[in-house]
Amino acid sequence: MSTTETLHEDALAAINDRLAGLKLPTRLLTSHADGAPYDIRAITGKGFGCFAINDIKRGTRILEESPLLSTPIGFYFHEDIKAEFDKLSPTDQALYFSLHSAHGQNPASWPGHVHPMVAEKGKKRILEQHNARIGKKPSIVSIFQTNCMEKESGAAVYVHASRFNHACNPNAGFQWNPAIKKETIHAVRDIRAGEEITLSYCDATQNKAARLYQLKHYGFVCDCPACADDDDPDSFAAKSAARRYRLSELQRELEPVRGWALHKAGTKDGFAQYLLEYIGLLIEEGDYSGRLSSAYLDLGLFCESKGDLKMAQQATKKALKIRLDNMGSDYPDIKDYATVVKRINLAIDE
Ligand SMILES: C[S@@+](CC[C@H](N)C(=O)[O-])C[C@H]1O[C@@H](n2cnc3c(N)ncnc32)[C@H](O)[C@@H]1O
Repeated sequence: MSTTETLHEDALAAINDRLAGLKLPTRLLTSHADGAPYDIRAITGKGFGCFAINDIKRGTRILEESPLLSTPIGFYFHEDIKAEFDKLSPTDQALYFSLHSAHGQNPASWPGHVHPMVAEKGKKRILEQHNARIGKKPSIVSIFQTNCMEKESGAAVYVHASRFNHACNPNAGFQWNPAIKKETIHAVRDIRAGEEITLSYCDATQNKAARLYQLKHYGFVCDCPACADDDDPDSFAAKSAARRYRLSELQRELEPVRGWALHKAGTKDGFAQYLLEYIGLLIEEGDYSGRLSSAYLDLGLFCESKGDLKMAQQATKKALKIRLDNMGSDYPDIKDYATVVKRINLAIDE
């Protein structure tokens, strides 16, 4: 039996003890019984994590879930979360406190002062979050910080979605879907049975030092394949670092002529070649996320504007497929992607 499996038994027993008598719904520990394709296990040094029960194909919706607690304000304070917490039933309050908390961090590893130019409101927020991180016990704020995901203008925590651990090259992606008012998680690569399902908590295109800093408030140092062994030039991490460097260069270069500014793409020499290089690097990195679908869409629209309809068709079909895989068919902008594909197909048929 692996360390993971042994810990699983002990950890489930510990959680059951902690929650005993609360008559909690079994949804916390037996999500796979509800049809979810993963189970929750304890992992040395990571708390709990979610593992695929069977092989999961790219594009599978792993989860869709309503928030346990949400605040409509992105720039939230303790009082905003506390007001929502007070509205929860005792069972849901217990579920909230069963989520992981990254408190108890070493105060010396965080700046002790707030810059005098920071406005009063900002200062208050920084101090609240700082105190939650270095506090001795889990608090409403420390749990929210450790588990929240962006949601329209605000943020929310979830019984299930908040159990997924981080990797800088994740095999799944999360997204708030405003059409169904739920958080969704989709496999962005094929995932093998037994593999941990991971999400990225930070901007994956950043370099390792920036990612380390972003992840610091979660209280861990990432050792995923994109971070570990980067001193070895043959490692995935070293190759990934080079790719991410080039990706960020290309991103800077192309940003002023992409998306809403795509009509200016013709002013950029070699636009299509740069975008193809960008797409190739994302694929090598295994990053089949929204970045890849929007890059294919921009390439398709650019080719359409230049009259290269065959290339436009190939690129926009790929964009639609990747977008569907990441977001699901009920995501609002899927119909916009589908409209572009249809328009190009019709133009080819004429
Ligand atoms: C949103 S929770 C994820 C679920 C959590 N592991 C649990 O037990 O409920 C975030 C916390 O999980 C842990 N974590 C997530 N990803 C990790 C990783 N790659 N390595 C180590 N710890 C990780 C950290 O303690 C982090 O603060």
